[in-house]
Amino acid sequence: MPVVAGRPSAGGETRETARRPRVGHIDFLNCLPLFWGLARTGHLLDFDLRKESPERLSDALVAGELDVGPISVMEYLRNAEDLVLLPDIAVGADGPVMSCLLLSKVPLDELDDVPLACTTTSRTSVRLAELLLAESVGVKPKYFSCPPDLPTMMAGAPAAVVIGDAALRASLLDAGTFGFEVHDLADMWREWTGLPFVFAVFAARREFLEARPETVREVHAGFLASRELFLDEIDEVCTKAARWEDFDAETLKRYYLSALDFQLGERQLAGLKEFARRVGGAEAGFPPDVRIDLLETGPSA
Ligand SMILES: C=C(O[C@@H]1C=C(C(=O)O)C=C[C@H]1O)C(=O)O
Repeated sequence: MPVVAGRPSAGGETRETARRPRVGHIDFLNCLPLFWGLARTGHLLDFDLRKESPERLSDALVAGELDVGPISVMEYLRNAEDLVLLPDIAVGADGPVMSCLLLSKVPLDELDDVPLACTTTSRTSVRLAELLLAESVGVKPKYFSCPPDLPTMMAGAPAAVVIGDAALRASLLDAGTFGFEVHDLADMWREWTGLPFVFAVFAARREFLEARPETVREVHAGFLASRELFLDEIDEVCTKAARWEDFDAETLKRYYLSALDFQLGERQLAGLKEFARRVGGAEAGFPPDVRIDLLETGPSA
């Protein structure tokens, strides 16, 4: 895999280049571990942090309105030429993820040619659902986009793809009321391929890395340190977060420790490449063997 080494900028920093890096933060519970520790380590002061839903952050990174941040994997793959992946950090799962779900009132093999509501917040889970339904189940529903409001989604279709906190609420609180089956997309992928699935990666814009290599390393180190602090203090974080959420502390802890996988190592990269291989092509906007550049973090990282 090609590795991009950030080069120190020649001539030192100008006033223009010394601005804070513009960093994205997904406005879902899934990213809490990566941001919990930023205030404590001081990194929060160094970032111009923008908190939004994943599809808006993906668009902002692609448009150059952000310098570094999480990006939905489909958008990363489409724009891989302009982006460099941060290693060791991602939002994925090696088994059930709990929050990227296909909800269906009928068995999956009855979904051929029927409407299926796809949340507007997702670019990757909706593509994964389409892939699994076409190639593993053998059906082609009529997909349409819909804001992530469960009653609206399920009023217009017998099935829906939902992600994030809305998906947690759907499966943990609403499944009985609406009477749907819950299919976990990461679990289906794992059953089908034997690999973990990566939903979002963290990337830096290539031009920003070239101009500010040390800043990108600091942002990367900040996320890793934040995740460490989160793990050290997980009981406290889950208890505090549960005061404001629909889920109890135990459920949140299970979500963070047993469902979500925040690593991007060899296995996760193999899952990412396998997804690219299966969905890549002219329609996807990237080749199946799309080139993936990973930031080189050096021997001390
Ligand atoms: C695990 C999740 O991963 C996400 C899924 C995404 C997608 O499907 O496009 C994008 C970003 C992540 O928030 C989740 O949202 O629950």
